[in-house]
Amino acid sequence: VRNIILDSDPGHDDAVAILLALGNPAINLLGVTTIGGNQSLDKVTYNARAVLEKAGATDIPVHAGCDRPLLRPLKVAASVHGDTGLDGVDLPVPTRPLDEGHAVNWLIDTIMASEPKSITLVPTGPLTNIALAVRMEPRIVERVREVVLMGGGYHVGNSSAVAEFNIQTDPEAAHIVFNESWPVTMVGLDLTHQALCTPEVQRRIRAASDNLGPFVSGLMDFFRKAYAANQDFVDPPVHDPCTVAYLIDPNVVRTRRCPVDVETHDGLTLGMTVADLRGPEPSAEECHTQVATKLDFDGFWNLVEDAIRRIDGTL
Ligand SMILES: Nc1ccc([C@@H]2N[C@H](CO)[C@@H](O)[C@H]2O)cc1
Ligand SMILES: [Ca+2]
Repeated sequence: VRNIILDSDPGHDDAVAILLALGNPAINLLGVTTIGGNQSLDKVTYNARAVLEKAGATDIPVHAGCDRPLLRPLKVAASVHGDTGLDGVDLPVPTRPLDEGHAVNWLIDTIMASEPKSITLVPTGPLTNIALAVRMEPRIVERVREVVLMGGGYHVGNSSAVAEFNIQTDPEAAHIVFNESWPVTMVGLDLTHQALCTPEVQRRIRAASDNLGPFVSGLMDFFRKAYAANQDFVDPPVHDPCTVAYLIDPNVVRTRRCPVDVETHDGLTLGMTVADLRGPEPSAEECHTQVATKLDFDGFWNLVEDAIRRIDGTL
């Protein structure tokens, strides 16, 4: 079983990542930490708690993290996630109080108290919390098993022609995370734009159960409209759960090892993740970063449907 911490900014696809983590027996979700990104910190933190409530997972701790990037102002993605950050569904009122203490302190304490290499970090939002944790306690770098993050892209951008939202929101934090020695798997837009929620997929998800099936379908209805209006997609790409799917079954996501670094200079390429795909693929000893390239579409959506059924008891 893979112990993970989800650092997220729910967000429609972050919500699906939380459900996939809850519903698959290969994953043990130790906790959720939140970061300002898709919407303000308060909104994404409420959303994380509400999604866990909806899934009956009130045993999972939620700690709020940073409300803005290290240096830059926060620009939320309200056009895609709506004013609440999770528009399109009715959310249950969370019964579990927000857990005390800053997410960065909880991340450090949890990692330092764990067996070495027993925890995997899964960031699906801007990387501010992770960067601060590394600067406060550098020893987490060798203690964490690996970092599998949704962000970046080697040939694709969304917040600009060449940059992805999570990275471009806090490029300095991303630069820190990519340049520490821990293993980093970048699940970027090249991969996640393959994870489209087609009408056929949405029908399967909706029919999977009576609680989460319609809930996720409602999220996808909003996401589809927002993506069609703002990014000219026919079907919305569901980015964040691709990280969890890779941890459940590495065969669902093909990867290529290569050097990756982040552009932090202002201008045309700010926030770009530059992957050097030239030449032969380096070994893990030579290179600590890899990028996700090819998704097994059916395998991915089968995992999502399976998780929904398992949580709602309709497997
Ligand atoms: N247009 C848009 C902006 C931000 C996101 C969020 N950022 C990442 C994709 O860029 C995902 O983590 C998702 O939650 C998705 C779409
Ligand atoms: Ca996200």
